[in-house]
Amino acid sequence: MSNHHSPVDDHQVRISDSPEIPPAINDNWQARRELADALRRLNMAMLTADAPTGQLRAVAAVVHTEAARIEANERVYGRKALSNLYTSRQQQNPDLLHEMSPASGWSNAVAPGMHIWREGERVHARVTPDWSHEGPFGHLHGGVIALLFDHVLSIGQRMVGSIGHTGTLTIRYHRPTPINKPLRMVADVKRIEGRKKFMAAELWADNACTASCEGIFIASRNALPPASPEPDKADT
Ligand SMILES: CCCCCCCCCCCCCCCC(=O)SCCNC(=O)CCNC(=O)[C@H](O)C(C)(C)COP(=O)(O)OP(=O)(O)OC[C@H]1O[C@@H](n2cnc3c(N)ncnc32)[C@H](O)[C@@H]1OP(=O)(O)O
Repeated sequence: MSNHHSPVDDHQVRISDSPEIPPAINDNWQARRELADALRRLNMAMLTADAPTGQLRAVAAVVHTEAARIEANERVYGRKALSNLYTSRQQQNPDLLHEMSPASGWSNAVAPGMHIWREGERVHARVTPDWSHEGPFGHLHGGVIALLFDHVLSIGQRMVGSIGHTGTLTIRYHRPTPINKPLRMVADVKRIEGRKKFMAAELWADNACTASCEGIFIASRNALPPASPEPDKADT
């Protein structure tokens, strides 16, 4: 059995207690969210517009030029490196997971813009996937559903201590999930056995549960015991 994982460094992962997305911590991160929104809009336009070939090539050239402008800055790869950079500059760290995650990142254009918050012993999430997430005609891709479940369950672990790796996800797709309308998710911890957390979640559209998921998450051998105090209060 391997023990190749570095000590769990999830102390900065917080679960919001508000259903509202918090404002960006500063103007730079606000601008990142705005750029991510613009990129999502561009992607949606490209996927849904019967645009002429020349127009598409012209826009691609402009986007490449603008990307090169941003690439010319100092590059920092990954949340950990970015966090270290802010720390070395004695700057405030944004909530990097929720800004950059591929599932919930407000500043990550590939993320469907999910928000997760805690109410009591459950975590809730809200997300509105769109045409860029289409699987079956007019419905949500099953792999995107798996991403949403993995993320909401991963964050939900924080209610009872550290975040562990996803070991197993078991998803039942009850009926097709619509796109372009707000979806709701709810997740909770069913039980803990040693390093394993058994979690469950549901995905709802209107009044129908379209998919449900059970997940087993394995804490690192170096993780804090599950009975550790309220994480967001103890660690932040
Ligand atoms: C994430 C980490 C922290 C980082 C904090 C950073 C910030 C937080 C960001 C969060 C952001 C979101 C993150 C999304 C969550 C991912 O997406 S994680 C990425 C997807 N998952 C992976 O890549 C995991 C790949 N697999 C592995 O690394 C290893 O197999 C595992 C799962 C860590 C287990 O390895 P291990 O610790 O050596 O486990 P091992 O000692 O063999 O077994 C321990 C127990 O677990 C059971 N078990 C082992 N594997 C499995 C399995 N796959 N299924 C069920 N049970 C299993 C064993 O049977 C055993 O049970 P008991 O005998 O104790 O009853």
